[in-house]
Amino acid sequence: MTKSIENFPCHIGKEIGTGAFASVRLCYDENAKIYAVKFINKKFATKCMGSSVWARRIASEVQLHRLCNGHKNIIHFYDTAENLHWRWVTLEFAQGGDLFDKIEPDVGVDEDVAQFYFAQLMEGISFMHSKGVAHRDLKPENILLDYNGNLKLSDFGFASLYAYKGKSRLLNSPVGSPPYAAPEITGQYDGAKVDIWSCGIILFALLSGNTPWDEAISNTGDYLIYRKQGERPSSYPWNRLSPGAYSVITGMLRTDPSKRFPTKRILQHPWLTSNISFRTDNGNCSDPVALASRLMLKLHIDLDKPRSSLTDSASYGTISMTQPTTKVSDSDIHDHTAIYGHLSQPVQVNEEVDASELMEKDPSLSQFCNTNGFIERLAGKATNFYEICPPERLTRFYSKASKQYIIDRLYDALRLLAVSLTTKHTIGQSMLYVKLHDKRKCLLQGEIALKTLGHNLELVNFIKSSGDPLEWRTFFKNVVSSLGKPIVLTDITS
Ligand SMILES: Nc1ncnc2c1ncn2[C@@H]1O[C@H](COP(=O)(O)OP(=O)(O)OP(=O)(O)O)[C@@H](O)[C@H]1O
Repeated sequence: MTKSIENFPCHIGKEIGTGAFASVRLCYDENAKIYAVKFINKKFATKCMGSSVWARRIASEVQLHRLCNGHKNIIHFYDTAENLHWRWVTLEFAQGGDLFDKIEPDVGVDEDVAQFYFAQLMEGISFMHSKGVAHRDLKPENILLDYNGNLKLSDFGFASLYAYKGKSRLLNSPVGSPPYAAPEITGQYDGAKVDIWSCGIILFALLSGNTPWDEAISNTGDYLIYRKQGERPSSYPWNRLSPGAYSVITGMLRTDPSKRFPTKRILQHPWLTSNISFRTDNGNCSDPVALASRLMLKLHIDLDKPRSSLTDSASYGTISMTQPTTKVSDSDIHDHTAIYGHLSQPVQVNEEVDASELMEKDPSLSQFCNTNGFIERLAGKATNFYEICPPERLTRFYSKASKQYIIDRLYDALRLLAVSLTTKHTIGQSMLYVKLHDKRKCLLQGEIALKTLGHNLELVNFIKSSGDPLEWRTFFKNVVSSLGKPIVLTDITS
């Protein structure tokens, strides 16, 4: 079942992501070619940003994204158009979903997987910089994967042209997400150098499942310790890094931008020029199924362990975003359905599904699974990355408890986390809209959707609408650990 809107040439399918001002939908043309289309509700964007600001922002996003077309590690921009109510941007569909949705918080990925993804990240960035474009908002939310597990940079919303026809200029708007933003961002800065800094933080996050500090903007906390140690830290978790990774990361995280490694030096670093697993000669993924399996095998939630203190990892605080924040009221945020509902498909109620067949094929179950070899069994049948690492978030679980019982327990868990919450019930589906600040004091929001699948089976889906995917997963883990085994199915046979 698809919907159409005036002048939009494709069929509109399900929502695959949301941004502060967008609903990203799966769309397909008459030749069945699939695209990801970012729909912006013009009235809503104008209300939040003012008409001239948002018009300038979208014009710049589109122009700079188009300029960066033609690299395998950058989402391809196809087209943009509008009608009276909507502006849309048609993009290549990243079928492997968000990279950081597949990374275990505080654990990270194996070193060879980090090398593979970091090389692709640097190649994408190096291409952008060769066009004179700085991304300025490099963070996990903007790193997607294609159907073969290759990295794709997305979201040119804060990109800026810093070099043109051999002339370069300094930039001066303080954009970016605090844990990933370079220290010089509050003054005048070189756009390429702030991207290098953010890539250094991303590499650290790939290897350790966490960022090194809340923000490098002020000399506080972990960043102060880093500075005091002469930017050569030897304490945990730095001492867990291999010498090669340590050398690359600390070279990229030099506070003085003039001492920071340039892109060329990073790409020629022995840590990246030695043989990289999973990589073909042209830099693509050589074995998507093996790569997907390696990522999935690192994801694990142990429901037998006593849960950790919930309030440590998520608490309300004053939000300190450097990204120019736009005042959006709670009702605006929560009423995504009212804003983007015109694009929506009717919810399917009580589809009679074969529960065990569905769960046998769902990789998300493996994170709780007591059955050995779940991922190996899927890998045996898979030919593509996305059959093991699906585009949908892995932050979901199945339950055989009644919907009302799950909602009551969710309320208990969310109260302990001091999470602000509103609910909405439609036919066949209940939504709990949540909003909290993560441990880095960045805003995290989304919805917990409960859908009855039939055969007394509920699918409970944690769908992030904004915030860091690692922090969203931490939030998900805290909630499911609190719910525990009576509610969360851990096995296809249970
Ligand atoms: N090309 C794509 N293929 C698949 N999923 C995508 C694609 N583009 C975006 N998404 C999904 O939609 C989400 C939001 O997209 P995006 O970050 O571009 O929106 P935005 O409105 O610019 O967000 P922001 O709130 O950061 O301004 C992404 O995190 C991702 O999950």
